[in-house]
Amino acid sequence: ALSFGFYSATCPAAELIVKNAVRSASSEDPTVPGKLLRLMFHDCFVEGCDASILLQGNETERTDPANKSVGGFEAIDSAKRTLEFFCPGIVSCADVVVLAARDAVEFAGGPSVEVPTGRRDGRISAATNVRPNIVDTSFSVDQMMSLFSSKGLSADDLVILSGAHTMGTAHCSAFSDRFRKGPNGQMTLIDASLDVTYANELMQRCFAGAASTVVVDNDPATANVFDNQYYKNILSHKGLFQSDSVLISDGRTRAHVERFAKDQIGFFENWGQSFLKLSSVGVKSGDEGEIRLSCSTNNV
Ligand code: HEM
Ligand SMILES: [Ca+2]
Ligand SMILES: [Ca+2]
Repeated sequence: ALSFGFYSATCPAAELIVKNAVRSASSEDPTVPGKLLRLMFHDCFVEGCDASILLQGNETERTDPANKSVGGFEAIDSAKRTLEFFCPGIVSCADVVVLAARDAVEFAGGPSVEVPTGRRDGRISAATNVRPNIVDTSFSVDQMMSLFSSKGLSADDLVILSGAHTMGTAHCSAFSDRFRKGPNGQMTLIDASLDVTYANELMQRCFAGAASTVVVDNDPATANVFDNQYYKNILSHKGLFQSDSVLISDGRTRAHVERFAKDQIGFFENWGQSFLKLSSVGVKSGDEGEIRLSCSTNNV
């Protein structure tokens, strides 16, 4: 089982070392916090929060198209390097991923959440595990709820954790299903649930010849701030992904969206609880797994 301050005797500076690494990476590059938060989500949903997403090699999770735009690896590696210097072989990469996401939210102005530690690193990372476990933007509320429920997360958790889209960016391909491309490349809006002015801005950024590296802010209003703006956006039909917009068309989720749009403190409190649940999905502890020496490879 996990516990608060798991490293207090073996590596008392562990959490501080991660926080410093996140702070310095994020102040150099404001896209880092969003990347770290998504990295954790994609780790925890596949094989549990076990750093399986960090393993490199043929056919690992990282090679799956759904993980193509996942980032934040350098910040994790930098934290791990310092940890290995001060407390070699003690702190798991799985804990670093969770702590870094926690710190990223705090760095961006969100709530600070106390998280238990003691996760062990997994030895399995298979690209084929990614698709069945990661939500696609085309999912209905039902489909999202059933995937979340298979991880022990409720409909409330779905709405609350989706609030993560209050920061970070997305590639044009992530929402191009809301538009149709004409024969000469011009785009038309086909998704009537999207605000027309907002849709026009998106089309301008993601014009037909736009580079595949072009990104759009998930939250057009407060892009780098962790706040409750996400819920206001979807209520005003400015949810970037179809999977964001559908949260207001379903009675089971809409009430929460309305509440959090008006109540940032309530959102922050609930975020803490849902984040804790996410951070304990499928964790390995005790003598399961291992403590990797390098986050990108299993120990030999
Ligand atoms: C519920 C269904 C969800 C769907 C369908 C979804 C889908 C996506 C997609 C398509 C992107 C854009 C990736 C890109 O093109 O670069 C994205 C970005 C992001 N997602 Fe989600 N997501 C979901 C839930 C979550 C959750 C639960 C979290 C975290 C708790 C999260 C955190 C993020 C963050 C922070 C970004 C920005 C990443 C960056 O800036 O690089 N998402 N999401
Ligand atoms: Ca994992
Ligand atoms: Ca925001």
